[in-house]
Amino acid sequence: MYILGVPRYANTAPLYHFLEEGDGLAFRYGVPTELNRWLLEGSVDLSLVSSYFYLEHAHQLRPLPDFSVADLGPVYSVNLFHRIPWNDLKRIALTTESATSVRLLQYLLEADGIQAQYTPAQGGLELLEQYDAVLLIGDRAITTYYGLLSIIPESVHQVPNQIEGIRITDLSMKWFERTRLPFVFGVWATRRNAPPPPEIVRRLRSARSLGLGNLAAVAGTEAQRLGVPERLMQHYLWNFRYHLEAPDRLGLEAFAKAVGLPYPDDYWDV
Ligand SMILES: C=C(O[C@@H]1C=C(C(=O)O)C=C[C@H]1O)C(=O)O
Repeated sequence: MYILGVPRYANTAPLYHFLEEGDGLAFRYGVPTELNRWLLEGSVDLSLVSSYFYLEHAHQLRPLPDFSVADLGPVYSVNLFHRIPWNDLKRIALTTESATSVRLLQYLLEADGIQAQYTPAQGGLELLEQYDAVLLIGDRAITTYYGLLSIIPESVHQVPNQIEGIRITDLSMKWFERTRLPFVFGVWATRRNAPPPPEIVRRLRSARSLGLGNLAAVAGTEAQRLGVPERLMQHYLWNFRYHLEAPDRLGLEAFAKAVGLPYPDDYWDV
């Protein structure tokens, strides 16, 4: 049985909603930090992994050439929630689900000359009683953001980034302002000694094509699962870049440079 590591996040649903288990393929669900570990250990065969984790372990891992969870500008689900201004942040609580976003946050703060203390913590906005800021990703970031919004605006230009004294800093938008590049949060990789079977890659591509072609159905399911409006979910999902195209690779290369790691530019030829 070939085991695929999948985060049960709405942002990845367009890739796996139409992917069927069976016929030699099974899913194992986890948050990105679990998937990263499982892939390296060998308890999943092909998985979405945090881009930072991949860059750190590029001598052991190799990605598919055309799969990513990336975006240009806002991502809406990698959010720093804080009451005091960005420049004054000192004590920050970090989601334990992410490898990439925590490193991105550290880079962005340091680039602005801000030295903060980071503490892994589980929870939501209640952490703001003890910390200056809390970093959330994935479904939790979306539902927390939605929980603060009293109305869903007609236009994205009206989505507030401060609500009832809580500021929402979208890390991907901050990255874009600094670099004008896309940001790659995740890639799909295998271990170097275990190339991806072409038939599995074919099934992944065909599921993605169905997912993106039927985004309303995917958004409907995910909106219901998370208890958010379909309109919000649909906008959230279409905004992602799922193909690791040339601009995304430039973004990944810039991220590697920003965090002092080599960019291997080395993908499976599949
Ligand atoms: C955009 C997101 O991307 C995820 C964030 C990751 C990380 O920070 O390590 C890893 C994989 C992505 O699926 C998100 O979860 O909101």
